[in-house]
Amino acid sequence: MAERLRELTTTYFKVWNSHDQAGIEALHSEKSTLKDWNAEHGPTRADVAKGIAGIWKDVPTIKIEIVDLFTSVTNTCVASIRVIVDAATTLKVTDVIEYDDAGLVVRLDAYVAQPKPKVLFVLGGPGAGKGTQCAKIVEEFSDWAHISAGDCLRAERQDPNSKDGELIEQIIKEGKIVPVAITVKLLQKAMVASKKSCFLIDGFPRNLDNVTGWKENVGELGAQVCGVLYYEAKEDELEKRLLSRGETSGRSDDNIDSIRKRFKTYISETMPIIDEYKAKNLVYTVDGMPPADEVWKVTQGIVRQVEAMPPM
Ligand SMILES: Nc1ncnc2c1ncn2[C@@H]1O[C@H](COP(=O)(O)OP(=O)(O)OP(=O)(O)O)[C@@H](O)[C@H]1O
Ligand SMILES: Nc1ccn([C@H]2C[C@H](O)[C@@H](COP(=O)(O)O)O2)c(=O)n1
Repeated sequence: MAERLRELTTTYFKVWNSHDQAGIEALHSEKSTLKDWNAEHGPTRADVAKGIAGIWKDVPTIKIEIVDLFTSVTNTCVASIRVIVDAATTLKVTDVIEYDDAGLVVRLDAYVAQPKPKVLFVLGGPGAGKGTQCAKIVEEFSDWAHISAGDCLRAERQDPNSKDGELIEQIIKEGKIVPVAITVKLLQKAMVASKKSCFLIDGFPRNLDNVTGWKENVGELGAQVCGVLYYEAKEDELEKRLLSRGETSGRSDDNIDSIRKRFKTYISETMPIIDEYKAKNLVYTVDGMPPADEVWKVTQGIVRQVEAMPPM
């Protein structure tokens, strides 16, 4: 049975690649359906063949390569295939093909694998310029969204209906880190709302709890973490920047007491996380001390590098 299903499926894609409408019709049962991510065809084999011929007409270069075939004791074959649309576009697709006893296709459902969103975590001491550089990135690179964990938490704190508002306020003033169960939900909501394919997750993961929460809620299936964009700068410079920002920011943690507490938390909880990523060779270190426009020159190059990484 398994061998027969493999042969039938191999023949099916051979005919498919010859763009032969009558040939493909002959391989379907009189009552037959085809469903892909764009359209549904059926209930007859003539409808299905017409639908497939429409694809060939729209994309004359289209071809299919079999990656793997999976069979069981049933009449169904699962085909992992590559749909080569043109020189620039290849789709990873899974076809579930059900045959009748005569070996004709009665149902074919095709599922396309969406590439995972790319993520760059953005870390650095408080005031290192993470927000400033992220704003420049999204201005220059249209696929990217800037999602700041701190901004998400501040927005949640402002929401009078939030049950977490008071806790967030207390923790932020103390320069501590909010439990990840709160933060990761806000990040995921913002990612979905942005409709972008690449994300700068700014100010995250800031401690071990953040790392664990990301793995449990987003994980390797939910995103391709391409690395950590890390802005390095000296504490006395950062203190100056934050005090200056505090004159206009209205942030309840841009005062000398909160700033010092934030530094402590940064050294004790965030630095070890950065070191872990460094050990995995996943950190892009940027000198954050020069003027913002100079820092930007380095930042741009890194984003280009990440954009060029093959999607997974
Ligand atoms: N390279 C730079 N040189 C001097 N000042 C800078 C530089 N980059 C940013 N700043 C200024 O420093 C302050 C902090 O910058 P920014 O808000 O981007 O830091 P951040 O890392 O996002 O801070 P936080 O973690 O506290 O949110 C801002 O007032 C910003 O204008
Ligand atoms: N992962 C995070 C990010 C931020 N916070 C809290 C604590 C920070 O001091 C504050 C401000 O963040 P920033 O805007 O400076 O990145 O928000 C957190 O608890 N967890």
